[in-house]
Amino acid sequence: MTSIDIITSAAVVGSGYMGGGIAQVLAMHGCKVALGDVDGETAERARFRLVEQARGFEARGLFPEGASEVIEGNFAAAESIEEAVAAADYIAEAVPEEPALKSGILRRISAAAPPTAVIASNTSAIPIGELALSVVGPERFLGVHWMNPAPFIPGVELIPGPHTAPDVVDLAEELVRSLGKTPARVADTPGFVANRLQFALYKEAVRIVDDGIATPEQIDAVVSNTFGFRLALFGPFAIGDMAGLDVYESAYRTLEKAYGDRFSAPEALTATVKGGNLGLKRGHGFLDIDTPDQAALLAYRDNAYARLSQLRADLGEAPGL
Ligand SMILES: NC(=O)C1=CN([C@@H]2O[C@H](COP(=O)(O)OP(=O)(O)OC[C@H]3O[C@@H](n4cnc5c(N)ncnc54)[C@H](O)[C@@H]3O)[C@@H](O)[C@H]2O)C=CC1
Ligand SMILES: O=C(O)[C@@H](O)C(=O)[C@H](O)[C@@H](O)CO
Repeated sequence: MTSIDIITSAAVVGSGYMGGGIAQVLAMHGCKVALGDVDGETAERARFRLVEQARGFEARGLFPEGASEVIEGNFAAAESIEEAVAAADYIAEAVPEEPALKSGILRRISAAAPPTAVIASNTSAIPIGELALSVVGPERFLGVHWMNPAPFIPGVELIPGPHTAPDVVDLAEELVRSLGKTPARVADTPGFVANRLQFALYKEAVRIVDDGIATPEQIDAVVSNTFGFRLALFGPFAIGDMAGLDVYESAYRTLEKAYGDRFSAPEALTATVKGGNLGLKRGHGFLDIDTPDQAALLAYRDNAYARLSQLRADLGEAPGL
């Protein structure tokens, strides 16, 4: 099903870094997109910038041929937020991550939008239930958390709030999939899943710098060439099940001795290992990987890692890093 079978007109409020990318993806897939921002002049500047950027992406083969023309034809800069959302079926809110600002903008959006319009916040971490307090018709409001940069990162978190209607989540999921993205439904907790994990890692990385153990450059090199490399293809539980959970538990014992409770082994891990379940090694792990599939999974893994290494070699070093 194409995007325009699901929604025909959209609005993006906050046409900056994320909102701009979301708008490009919606427009590229055939949706009419009204760009809203602080005022009409800012929205028009955003429209111009985003069309020019799309032309560059197309010229570099990052957008399909003809995409920038489709985007230009589907974009309109609105004079106000109210004008942007007035005829929208789907509204993406992407103003700065300031709770009070978001609440005020969501109040304006939901007061001016058609009563059946779906309203989606791109918040990075604010609970949807908190933002929903400002939304007229919270049953049509949810979090749809795109990742930076929106046109090129496949994963999008879908976060229903306490009042979000199930069919609204279904529609958002169908829309995100029709846009070529990979939706994941997650619970409405601060930071959801992506940022709770991402920011836990980041805080530990800063701590390693503060402790004088490694520089930011060294940490980036280690992460991007070791477990970060693997995470491009597999999640942490698949990686752990392939590695052997007994190894994980042993490592946690060493880390706990050095760093205390914050590195104690998770109880669920200890229980799994105690039960003789080590992942692919023996029994099962956190994932139910079918035994017949294990050899095929490992063959896929090794091929994928080898191909990813080749891709990285072809891409060369990131300039400036
Ligand atoms: N930058 C990132 O890496 C990511 C950001 N996010 C989230 O997306 C949202 C937007 O972030 P960015 O795009 O980075 O911000 P940004 O600063 O690039 O864009 C914000 C846009 O909102 C507009 N704006 C500000 N006040 C406004 C108002 N009163 N009325 C209408 N428009 C207003 C600004 O003019 C700007 O165009 C935030 O909630 C952020 O946490 C989510 C994923 C990644
Ligand atoms: O990394 C991303 O794109 C998202 O998880 C985010 O929400 C950003 O990290 C944002 O929180 C800060 O850039």
